Amino acid sequence: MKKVANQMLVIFGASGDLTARKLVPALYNLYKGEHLPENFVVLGTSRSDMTDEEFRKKVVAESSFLQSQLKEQSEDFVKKFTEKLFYQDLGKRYTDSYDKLANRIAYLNEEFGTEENYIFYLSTPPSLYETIAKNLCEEGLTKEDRGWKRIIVEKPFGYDLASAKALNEGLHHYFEESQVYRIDHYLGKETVQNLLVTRFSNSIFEPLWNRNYIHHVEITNAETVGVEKRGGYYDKSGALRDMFQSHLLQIVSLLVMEPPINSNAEEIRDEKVKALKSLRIMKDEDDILENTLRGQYVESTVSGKKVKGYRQEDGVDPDSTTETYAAVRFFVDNWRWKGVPFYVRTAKRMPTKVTEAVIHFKTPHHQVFSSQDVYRQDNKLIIRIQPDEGILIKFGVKVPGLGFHVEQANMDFYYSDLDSAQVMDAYERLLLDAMQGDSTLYARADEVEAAWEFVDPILKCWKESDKVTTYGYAAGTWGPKNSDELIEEKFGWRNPGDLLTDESGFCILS
Ligand SMILES: NC(=O)C1=CN([C@@H]2O[C@H](COP(=O)(O)OP(=O)(O)OC[C@H]3O[C@@H](n4cnc5c(N)ncnc54)[C@H](OP(=O)(O)O)[C@@H]3O)[C@@H](O)[C@H]2O)C=CC1
Ligand SMILES: O=C1O[C@H](COP(=O)(O)O)[C@@H](O)[C@H](O)[C@H]1O
Repeated sequence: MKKVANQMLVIFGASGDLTARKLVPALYNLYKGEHLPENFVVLGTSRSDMTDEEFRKKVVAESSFLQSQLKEQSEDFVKKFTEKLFYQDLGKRYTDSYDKLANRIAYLNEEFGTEENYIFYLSTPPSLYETIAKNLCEEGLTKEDRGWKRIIVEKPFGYDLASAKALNEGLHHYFEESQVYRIDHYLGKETVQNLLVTRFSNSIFEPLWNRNYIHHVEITNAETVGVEKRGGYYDKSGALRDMFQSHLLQIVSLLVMEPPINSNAEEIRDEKVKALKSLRIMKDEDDILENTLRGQYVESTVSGKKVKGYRQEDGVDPDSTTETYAAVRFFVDNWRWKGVPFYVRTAKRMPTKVTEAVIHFKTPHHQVFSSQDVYRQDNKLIIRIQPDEGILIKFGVKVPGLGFHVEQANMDFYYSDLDSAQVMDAYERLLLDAMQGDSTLYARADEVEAAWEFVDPILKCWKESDKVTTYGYAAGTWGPKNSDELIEEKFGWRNPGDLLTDESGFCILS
């Protein structure tokens, strides 16, 4: 493992949800795993007025994980960690002078020996990102003459292509691209990274990874939760911006990309950009109507409990047409993928939480065993991103007995079966990478723009066309009734929960 230099992490928006629920617990785990450098300080900042001690108490109180650690580890251990946390208020606005903040950074740097190595983590509303970068620059906090300076930017990175470009341009006034780390927490997931390893370290998969052998690719991201406390944000965003443009297109790029020449950040990201640029952009309304579907959950009863409809959620416009379900069919215009349809869907309030990518292989050219239900028998490689992280291969086997009846069996790998399986939380991994200056798992400017370029026409059409419908679906179901119309009829979407009862390998033979 690379050595982690002494440094300070300055979090903007430190009084918010993400800091308490994700960032501080991730830092705690890094501390527990002895990954933090000897001299390390976290300085939280936001408009709220708090002392260091109040900030420490707040983040512990708001993190159920840290609460559990108080019992599991000991109060002393948790206290030792929280002693690394400090807080400085920014005054009334993020646009005010940063004198006080700069002085505090200088003081902590001197006191704790962080060698002027600073990471600025922007966890505020995105409208403030550029202002914060500007203020940091004006205070001389972006100069790398003594110690390095990095900036981590939270999602959403832009609202559309134009705003993403403007934000990139804005940040580049104050930071070099090599200093900017655009976070996408899906890239921090072990199984998302494993997509690269599965493809490029196995000679059994890569030769088949193309239009000659793959019939179609399906990606599902389903959540059981609704919009929770983020109705205000979500209603302006919707599923396509919230999940598809970022996390799901990242997964697509890893599935589609050509082999990089090595595992360096720039080599991998160059290939991902090429992959994203090869997605066929939908040009007109007809194309978009035919290849996309949007839905919104409505009130229902799930496991005996009444669940609100989206329009009844706090912060949501009661007449909102914002989608909580988005499905897109598209093609990739390059040598490898020509003609292979990709089906990607994401939704809230589904029957189960699952993210998986399914590679459906073609039916053998010649059917020797005539009785098989050929479509259900096609080989599938199922990459379970979460939960039950692992890989499942479905292949045909002879049913014992007379004749040649074929059924599907499973070859199943679970990460949890590995002795060394200690799956790091995504934020933990990504924070550690940024601390080490490794940007492989962060999105580059051109990567984010290429993703927006694909999504932009869909968003525009969804907003402007009076032919676009938002279909309702009962909370706790697999989406609008017509969602199977998007995917080739004989296949339908693979709804993982259902498969447990009707397609679980040998079980259904009895
Ligand atoms: N929470 C999550 O699970 C996820 C969050 N994100 C992103 O992380 C960032 C932070 O999210 P989250 O912590 O949930 O947000 P919160 O609303 O909980 O916190 C926002 C923070 O920004 C500060 N802030 C400054 N100016 C404003 C303003 N004008 N309006 C509102 N808040 C302001 C707030 O503190 P103060 O008022 O004291 O200045 C607060 O510390 C956002 O960009 C979000 O999209 C991304 C993925 C998941
Ligand atoms: O970025 C986001 O991701 C979460 C889902 O993350 P996961 O790691 O639990 O799959 C989603 O709920 C949220 O709306 C979105 O902003």
